[in-house]
Amino acid sequence: MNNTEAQTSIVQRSEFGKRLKASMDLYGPLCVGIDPHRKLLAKWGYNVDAQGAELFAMRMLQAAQGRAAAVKFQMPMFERYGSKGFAALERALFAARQMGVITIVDCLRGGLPTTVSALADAYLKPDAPMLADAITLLPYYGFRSLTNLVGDALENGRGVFIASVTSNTEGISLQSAIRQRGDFPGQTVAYGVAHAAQNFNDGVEGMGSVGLIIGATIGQWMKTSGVDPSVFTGPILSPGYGWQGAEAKDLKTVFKGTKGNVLVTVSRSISSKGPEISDLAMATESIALDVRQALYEAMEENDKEGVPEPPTHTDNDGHDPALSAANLADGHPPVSTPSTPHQLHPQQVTQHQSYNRFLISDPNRRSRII
Ligand SMILES: O=C(O)c1cc(=O)[nH]c(=O)n1[C@@H]1O[C@H](COP(=O)(O)O)[C@@H](O)[C@H]1O
Repeated sequence: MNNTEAQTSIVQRSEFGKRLKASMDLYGPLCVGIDPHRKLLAKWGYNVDAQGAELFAMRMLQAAQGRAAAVKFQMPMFERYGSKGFAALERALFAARQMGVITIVDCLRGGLPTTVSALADAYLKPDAPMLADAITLLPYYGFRSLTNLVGDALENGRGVFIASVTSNTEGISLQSAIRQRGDFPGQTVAYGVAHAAQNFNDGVEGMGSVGLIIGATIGQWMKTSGVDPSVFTGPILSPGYGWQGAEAKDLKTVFKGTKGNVLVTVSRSISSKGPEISDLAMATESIALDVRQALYEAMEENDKEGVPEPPTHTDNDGHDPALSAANLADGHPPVSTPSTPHQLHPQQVTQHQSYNRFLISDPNRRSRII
């Protein structure tokens, strides 16, 4: 662990994860994506401009409040309107804070450490103009380029989601590439990202605050990616359900054995039902139920089988990226893997049980989240 990580206390590192987990326990594992597509603005009868995007965002927020654990704003779809777009996003974030809704700004940014650190002033520090609970980041300048920014997020009780295995199939060609040098030689790019993110979550009781992005669409590539979501203890933001083609069965496959830390983000499958708030609310509730059930079954699946399957994939070089995840070149044990594979870490058991209890104790779940 480097200086920045060491300086950030466990309490600070826990804060965003705790808040998000509490919200997921209450409302289920759905994040409503607020993506003001131009086509949708026109369909909803709004002008295709910053004001239209803001009105769209406010409606989506109302539909999400009390029905989903969080919302995610698609920043480029505000940024396209310049300063007016930024102002619209600022107001929408302010409204979300007033409504007590957890916010993620999907800015998907990366860069050199000094440059990217400026994002903390924009989104993460208490007086940030676009204060959000978390932002999304790209690690392709190297994970260490993000370290100071992640430290800033944690010091301020905020979180980040770092792209690991994205929902577009093209992404896997880069993300499954084998690292030639640096921290995890011989491992996939996606694996290195997941491991580095997990370092920030180690030692945190419950769900950590440094999350990953893992697409729900990538079932067939999961082993190639070298990432095992079931041993990751931060939040996992998963796009791809619905509009991009992923279904409940994909959530069950990709997130088999996870312990209540997967947050499925859905945008167009909800917003396409607008503009009436009652229709948006109904779509949100119905999708919330479906993803909750699928993720519950994904957890159950692991209960039946005890452990994630041992990896079997071998790539063209005879290298087994998934297997090598358990034999790290840097000499560390695999991230948060229980010491005996058949036992869950006590904290994982607690997370699992609380999630389980909520689902089981509430047979009439639909009424619970209305
Ligand atoms: O960063 C993201 O949120 C993201 C990562 C990824 O791998 N795939 C992906 O679709 N997303 C975003 O997730 C949202 C998915 O929207 P829908 O496909 O409409 O549900 C969009 O805002 C995407 O930009």
